[in-house]
Amino acid sequence: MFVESIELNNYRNFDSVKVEFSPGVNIFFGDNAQGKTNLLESIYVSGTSRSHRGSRDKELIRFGEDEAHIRLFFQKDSLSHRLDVHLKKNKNKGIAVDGVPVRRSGELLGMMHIVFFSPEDLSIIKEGPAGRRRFLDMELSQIDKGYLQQLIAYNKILNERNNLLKQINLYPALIETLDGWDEQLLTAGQFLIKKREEFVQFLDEMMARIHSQLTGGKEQMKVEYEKNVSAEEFREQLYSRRNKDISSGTTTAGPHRDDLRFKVGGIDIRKFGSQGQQRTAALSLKLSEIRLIEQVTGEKPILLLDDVLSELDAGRQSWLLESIQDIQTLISCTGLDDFVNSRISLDKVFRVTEGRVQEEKTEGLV
Ligand SMILES: Nc1ncnc2c1ncn2[C@@H]1O[C@H](COP(=O)(O)OP(=O)(O)OP(=O)(O)O)[C@@H](O)[C@H]1O
Repeated sequence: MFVESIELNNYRNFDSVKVEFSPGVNIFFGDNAQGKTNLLESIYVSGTSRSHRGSRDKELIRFGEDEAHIRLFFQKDSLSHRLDVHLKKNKNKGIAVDGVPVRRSGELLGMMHIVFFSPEDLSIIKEGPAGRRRFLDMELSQIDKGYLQQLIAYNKILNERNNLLKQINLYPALIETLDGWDEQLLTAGQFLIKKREEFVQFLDEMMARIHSQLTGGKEQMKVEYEKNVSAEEFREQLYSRRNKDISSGTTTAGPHRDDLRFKVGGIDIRKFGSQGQQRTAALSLKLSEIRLIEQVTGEKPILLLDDVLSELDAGRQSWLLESIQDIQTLISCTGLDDFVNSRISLDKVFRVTEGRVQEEKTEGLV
């Protein structure tokens, strides 16, 4: 699959712009704060209905305007599709695929598969568990629609349960209503745990292979699902921790406290890995993400590399560029120096300046 073109109107710092992409490698270069990330973000928003930066819809609309439009054409199974996103300042966004409105934005997931790679992703191994859980959730949501539904349900029930726990402290009779919430939390939670278990097994196999190639066979990577509680023990844990949960006003057992453990040669590199090891592992994780999506969905995802090349040393850079030659890639960078010694072909090169995107001739550029 690949993105054919995008048109933006009043999106971030773009007034009106149209870009036609190559199905291969597309480079967007320019100084800082010109709109490169904004452009990649608009593609991510089209495919997932949300910003990779977690921005709210109204922040995506150009300052001083009330609405923004994105129109994107993508090709899947040799058929071209049109995706329209209409962002409104004070109302929910409207989305349509081939002119047919999509009622819930979750329905969009699975239509396009996108992997976004930004410099922050390079810290995923060393930082807190929330980022690793987000990775799990985003991945599983892209490849399994049922997962997203259960995830939304779980988070909603968890929120309600936590509110109720706090109220029980004030009105103890409310404890009678807790069983109902617990049963719902168990159903959704057990589903998430089982799906995560299966996914991490897949991820472990894929990442072991990619990481070994990336380190020339020097490092053996293992990914483990560090679950807070197993699906089988969730019920017992939820009930046995009830008093503790009531006094703290929060739910202490469940997949909302899960994590992923990354080991090299048996050592937990989240805590004991070198910076270089942690970054290489983050790179293997992203490359595994691409291949997992491909394996599970049969579709090659679109890769958005936002300013990430300058963060990698020459060896890792060329490894990354060479291993993504079969998929459509959109790369943002400040200059073209990083490509001088690389063997990849730059199919289209665009200069981004103050919200304008200008295609440049590729001959003689690098
Ligand atoms: N809603 C908005 N309306 C208008 N301009 C906006 C809006 N949101 C962000 N901007 C502007 O977009 C610019 C940032 O663009 P972007 O993040 O795409 O930069 P970039 O080209 O990727 O630069 P860098 O290399 O620094 O990452 C900033 O000047 C910012 O003020």
